Amino acid sequence: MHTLTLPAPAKLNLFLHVTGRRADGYHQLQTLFQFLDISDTLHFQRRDDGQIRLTPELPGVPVESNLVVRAAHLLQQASGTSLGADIRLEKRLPMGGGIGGGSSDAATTLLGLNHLWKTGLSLEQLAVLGLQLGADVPVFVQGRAAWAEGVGEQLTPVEIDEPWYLLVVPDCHVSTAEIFSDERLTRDTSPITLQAFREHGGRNDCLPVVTTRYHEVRNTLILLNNYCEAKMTGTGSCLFGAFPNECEADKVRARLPATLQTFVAKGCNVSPLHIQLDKAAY
Ligand SMILES: C[C@@](CO)(OP(=O)(O)O)[C@H](O)COP(=O)(O)OP(=O)(O)OC[C@H]1O[C@@H](n2ccc(N)nc2=O)[C@H](O)[C@@H]1O
Ligand SMILES: Nc1ncnc2c1ncn2[C@@H]1O[C@H](COP(=O)(O)OP(=O)(O)O)[C@@H](O)[C@H]1O
Repeated sequence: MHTLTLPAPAKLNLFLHVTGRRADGYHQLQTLFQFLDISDTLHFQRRDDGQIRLTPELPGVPVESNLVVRAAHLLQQASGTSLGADIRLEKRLPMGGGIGGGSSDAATTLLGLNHLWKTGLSLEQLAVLGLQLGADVPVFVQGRAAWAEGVGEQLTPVEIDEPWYLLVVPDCHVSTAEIFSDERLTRDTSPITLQAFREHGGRNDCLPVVTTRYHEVRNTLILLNNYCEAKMTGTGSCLFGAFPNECEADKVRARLPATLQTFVAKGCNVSPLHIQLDKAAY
């Protein structure tokens, strides 16, 4: 087996509280991650000469900084393998939208190449490697909807409802670093429990800063709130609402301006990546 095709699914942060700031400037968070059944797709082909080649180049992201290439090099170093890969990335998820496409591409690369190269690292070892690439990579490696603390790496798997979501992509790119460095960000939300979230819900502490800085997000939030309780994922820009079935989500989607990029997707407690990998194992 020398080739493998795998999805890199999106995620939502169903809420996001900023509970503190570490000495190194990173923020302590509480969040609930759930996967979506919309994905990028990665095609891997084994190479025997150790080279990592990625196509196509993403706009604004040089190949060597692409998280796919960085993940592949990290696994080569950690495992000592002499193998390489040709990788083709079919990008479908909007970048910088808070749905974790880059982190998910990195996780899919770690798991995909671990399988193709037979490097035998455990999910735990791959999650530790992934954390070097981004705070969101471990949840994509573990592949279970999770309650997360720390910077997002302390994960507790959860079983939650799996509604349909309407995802709306405002026409702007939000920088995570910019939002976390804004002095107006609330950084002292008291920690809550999963039970408290189930009973009372939670909010996104980044939302006020993002809507102040980006009128596109503010306007899209006002629009979507006409039809559902609109929320923001991560540090934005994507907004979403939950619906009991696909049809209800489609109805609202049909009412939104055709100029807005939208997705209707199912919430998943098990990552589509892990479902696909389990099939590949047989
Ligand atoms: C906040 C979340 C929630 O899922 O948002 P999104 O990026 O998905 O919107 C993530 O944890 C983001 O993770 P990720 O996108 O991997 O962030 P990183 O690349 O690690 O960090 C980008 C920058 O944001 C700041 N940062 C990030 C995470 C964090 N907990 N505290 C921070 O202060 C740091 O300045 C860091 O240099
Ligand atoms: N494979 C990749 N896919 C998307 N973005 C990438 C990738 N590799 C590096 N990046 C960089 O990471 C940034 C954040 O990407 P992404 O994960 O899509 O957004 P977010 O962290 O907001 O969910 C991008 O703007 C881009 O500069």
